[in-house]
Amino acid sequence: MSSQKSLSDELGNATSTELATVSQKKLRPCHSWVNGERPESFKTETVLPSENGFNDEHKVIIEEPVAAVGLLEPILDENRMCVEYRHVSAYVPATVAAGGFFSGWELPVWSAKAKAKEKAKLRRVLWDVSGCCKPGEVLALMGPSGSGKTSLLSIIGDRAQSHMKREGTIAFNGQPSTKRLKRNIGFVMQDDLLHEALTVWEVLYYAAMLRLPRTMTKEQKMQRVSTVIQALGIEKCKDTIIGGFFRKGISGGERKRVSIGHELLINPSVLLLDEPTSGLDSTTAMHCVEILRELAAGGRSIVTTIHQPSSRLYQSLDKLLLLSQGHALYYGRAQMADDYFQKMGYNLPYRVNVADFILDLASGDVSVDDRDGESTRQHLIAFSEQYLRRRTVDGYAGGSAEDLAAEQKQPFSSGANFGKQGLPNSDAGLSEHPATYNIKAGNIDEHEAADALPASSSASESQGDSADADLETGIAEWRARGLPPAQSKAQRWGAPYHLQFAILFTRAVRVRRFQSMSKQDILQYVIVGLLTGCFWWQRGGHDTLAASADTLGLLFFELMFLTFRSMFTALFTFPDEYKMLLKERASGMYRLSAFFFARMASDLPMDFAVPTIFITLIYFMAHLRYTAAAFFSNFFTVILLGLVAQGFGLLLGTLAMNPKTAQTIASIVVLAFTLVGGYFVKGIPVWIGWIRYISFIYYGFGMLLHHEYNGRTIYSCVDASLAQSAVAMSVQVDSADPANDPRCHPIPHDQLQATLGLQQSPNSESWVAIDAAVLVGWLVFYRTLVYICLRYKTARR
Ligand SMILES: Nc1ncnc2c1ncn2[C@@H]1O[C@H](COP(=O)(O)OP(=O)(O)OP(=O)(O)O)[C@@H](O)[C@H]1O
Repeated sequence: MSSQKSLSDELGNATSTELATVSQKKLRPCHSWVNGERPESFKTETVLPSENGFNDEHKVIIEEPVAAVGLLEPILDENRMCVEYRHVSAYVPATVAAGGFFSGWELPVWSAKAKAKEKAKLRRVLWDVSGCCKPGEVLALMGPSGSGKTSLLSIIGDRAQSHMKREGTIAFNGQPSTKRLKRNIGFVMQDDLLHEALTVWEVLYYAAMLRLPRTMTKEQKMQRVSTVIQALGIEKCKDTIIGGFFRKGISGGERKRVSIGHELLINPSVLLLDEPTSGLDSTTAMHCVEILRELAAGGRSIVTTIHQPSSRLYQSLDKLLLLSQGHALYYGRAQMADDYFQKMGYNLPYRVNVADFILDLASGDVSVDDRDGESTRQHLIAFSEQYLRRRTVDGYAGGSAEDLAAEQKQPFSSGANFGKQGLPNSDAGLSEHPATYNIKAGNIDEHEAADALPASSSASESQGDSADADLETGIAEWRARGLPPAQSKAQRWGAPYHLQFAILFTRAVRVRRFQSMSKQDILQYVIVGLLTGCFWWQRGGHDTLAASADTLGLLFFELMFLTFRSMFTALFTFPDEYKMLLKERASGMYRLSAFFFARMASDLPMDFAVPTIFITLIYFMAHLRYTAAAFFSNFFTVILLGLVAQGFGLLLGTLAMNPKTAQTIASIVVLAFTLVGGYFVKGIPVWIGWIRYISFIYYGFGMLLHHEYNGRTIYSCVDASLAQSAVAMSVQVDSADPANDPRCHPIPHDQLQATLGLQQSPNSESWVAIDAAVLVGWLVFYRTLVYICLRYKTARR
């Protein structure tokens, strides 16, 4: 405390810009946890440069208490991991925007010509970037917007989108990433993907139940949740919902901390964070970085992107990779960056924050003498790439300007390992790196991984880089360790299958606590049901042909309303949840099938309960056939059809993964299905009439007709005075008691279909059995296809 006070006293007279030029050196060793001792506090030595008017020797020590995050146990020595990214290049489509009509579906390219065409369309966004992050280090990726920070981070975490082509090597203790390893890597995304309707506690609780190993008891898992909540200082909002655009919940900073907590639950050895400080005020951002430093001190390797750090935040960074349009402009200790650029002739201007200065350099905004900003940037890239290629472990390590220049000019002996130079304006096609291992899109299977980069990767890399061996410190030791011991296959997933299902089911129900069974939904069904009941008031009870014509309309409307509603609601299900699904699948939280069945099951109460209100209302108000068998048959038919339509909606939504596209397709298809469903068009031309057989509405309508009219006697009632001048149907009159009305005569059962103009016979038992079987078939078929699509779409990440 006293030291903090002295700092403010000392700096009390300095301007904010002067404060910004303060440089700090950390006294705290990175590996303080390695010795098994948790430090009580961090000490930071601050040196004020002479330009500020202070004495050169003037030093201030800031002592900060260790954050509560120290409650998380340090990473066991055997589980620590050194993350290496070597010669990483990335390419994205240059012209076509990501996504499309059916996003995520790509046809394989076989012909050489097509491949060449594909390459030509790519834009290079990362240029042969190398570096590493050892346990205990926080590596910050900095650079102007669009410089490739997120791309590099997502490649390291194996989360890059499938259409991003990648090259290079990502190694953890010298080994490639595997699915198992990925489960132990924490990845905090730029947009905090959290369930908006869940509270902070619920988000972390469900994640803990799914992600933590089954060897832990439920109490231990809940204890971990409490620890993380406490460690991140979010106790006061633990019962507040996350919230979103329409429903305000926790603040942005708290949201970010929940996202970090979500990953901290598994106590990861490697933590990757995309802009954890963006949108936070400088004090909260500083606190966030302090937490990261503390986590690193527990033996974790932490890589984080930082957008525009304040001067104070910059001073607290350990290691820095500065990117400029995908090129490494600087790599090394953050506090030595200004020294590096100074040696190259770019002095930090007086009263300018180092972070701002180097970002200006990376943006091409610093002109020196006759060199404009862009030429400066190109010059720096050319120099840095040549220099940094031999310093891929610790980066810039100081030295005189002459040493730097001499080293940069040295011919690079292990060229085989580097392929193209990666200098500015090199061609944007896919370069070949003979000795590098190509990162595959998607996961590397554990067995494949063993073949892909066993001894060969790390060994050949080290061999290739032998010229640099003396420049690399401590890396061989990490490579020699290999991956942490494997868990048994049964323990691959945190929770066993049935628990995954149960947890996901409960979560899915809670996630929709503000949507499903909402008052508006119920109100909508009740109002439409009441209106319908009024319009068709008691019409179904009349056994006349005239009333039956109306009843047919009611049955069709009943079916259409619920079908449309189920289908259009389902269109949004997976597109809305897709990102979350990808994120959670990438972390290996659960099996896809457990998610799928839980999601389907969680819909069932909604699928049954609300339509029940509607069906019951219209059934009795309109006086449809008053027998228990007819009522329940009608009820289950409509529910079954709703489920089929829902499956169809899910399928379209999953195929397109874009509700707008899915809606457009759904409207066209359902319109066609409706028209041929058996009510509107009777005499469809044969050449297009087959469509009715793929219309689930046709089968559903057939079943409803059967339940309503099977075995029932319908009377044709004709007023004799009108019959001579008009066609039969138009002169049908209603009768309250057609059986005893002389104007009415019964229609033979075998003529009912023709008389009512139906496409299926309501009295045929075989028809209804076929209809039911076909609907069940569609139900299974659509859902199976949905599952396959989901599997395909989530496996490609
Ligand atoms: N999946 C993708 N499809 C198309 N272009 C992409 C894709 N991912 C990245 N890019 C492009 O790659 C470049 C680097 O993007 P990236 O998101 O990595 O930058 P960044 O440094 O993280 O930017 P910011 O700080 O604004 O988040 C950008 O020009 C971006 O348009």
